[in-house]
Amino acid sequence: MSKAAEIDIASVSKVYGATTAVHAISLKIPAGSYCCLLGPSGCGKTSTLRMIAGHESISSGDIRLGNVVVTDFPPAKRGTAMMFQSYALFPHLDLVDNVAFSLKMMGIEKQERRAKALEMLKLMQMEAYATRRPAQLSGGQQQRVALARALITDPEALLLDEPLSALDPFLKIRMRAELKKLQKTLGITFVHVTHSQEEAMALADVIIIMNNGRIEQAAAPRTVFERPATAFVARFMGDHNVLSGRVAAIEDGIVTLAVPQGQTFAVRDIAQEVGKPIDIGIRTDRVRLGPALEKSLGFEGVVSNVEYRGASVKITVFGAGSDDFNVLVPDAEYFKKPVSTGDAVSLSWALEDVIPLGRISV
Ligand SMILES: Nc1ncnc2c1ncn2[C@@H]1O[C@H](COP(=O)(O)OP(=O)(O)OP(=O)(O)O)[C@@H](O)[C@H]1O
Repeated sequence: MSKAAEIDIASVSKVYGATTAVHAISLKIPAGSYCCLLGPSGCGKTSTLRMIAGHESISSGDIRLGNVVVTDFPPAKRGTAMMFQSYALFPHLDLVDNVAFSLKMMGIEKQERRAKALEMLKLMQMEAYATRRPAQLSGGQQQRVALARALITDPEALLLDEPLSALDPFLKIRMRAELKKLQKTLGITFVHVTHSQEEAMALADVIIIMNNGRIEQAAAPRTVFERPATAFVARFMGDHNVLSGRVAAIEDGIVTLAVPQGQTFAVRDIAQEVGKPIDIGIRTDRVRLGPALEKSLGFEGVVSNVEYRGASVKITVFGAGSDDFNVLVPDAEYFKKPVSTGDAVSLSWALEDVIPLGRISV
């Protein structure tokens, strides 16, 4: 099993009656990559996954798997397999028959399909439980069986709809590592829907961030975190502050952003026009407590909350038009000079840590 297919989504929309759930998205998922579709509830990620699987019709556009346009193919003919959030195992069948089910549907004879099912259970380290029924398994074991069942058809792409959401936090992290290992072993394309940015960061080669049926950014986790494309991405990924305003001046390659409260901030390297609205992002771990060398690289505010996190302390500051500007201070540094709610503080950052954020065109 080492075949993997590129998934090419070309201008695909999904319309349910009066609701457009997916707006003409285009995306190429490289063959053999681990791709996470990430976004808040209702952003269209499940609809997108179900259109790839063939469980939902495509309202317009095309989906190609490898060299084959699969837009009008039924699920079983696409070369994809889907693992559902609830695992959807048959309670009255033992694990072998559960895993062998789709081969039975294909008319493969009993001995052959049971042998293949046992092989898949072995791959998932579940062969010792082969004669059990799903109810006699833990959540993590049920998930392994569901994976074995999805993989038995030898798919070119495995589609996973919130596969970890039913597991407790410890098991979630363990199964996350197992999923990643499995994808590397099989070498096939995985497309995994999640609303957890942490899960997407931990697993994906490429993260697709969706909002309101559109793609805000498609990139490697590190790029998404270090260079969020839009204010939505910066906010959704967390650990970023976003300041919004208008371009007040442009001089020597430095743009000055003025927020409505009158404070101005400097940002480098963006093509802009005076008067245009812009957003900038600053990572919470790049902000320092202390006065800025230049006025446009910091502000003065009042501490509104202090949250202990163990290795770091998160300080929330009110000021400069932001009521939730966060600063992440390493614990040792914080406890040398603690601050409390109501204290006046100065914040600062470096010009190179100011990220210009674009807006997606609609
Ligand atoms: N069968 C349907 N009929 C009508 N509207 C639907 C249907 N399925 C989804 N929608 C709507 O389409 C939009 C996108 O839904 P979708 O399930 O794709 O989002 P999602 O990002 O996967 O959300 P969640 O994380 O909550 O599952 C939502 O506004 C939803 O209400």
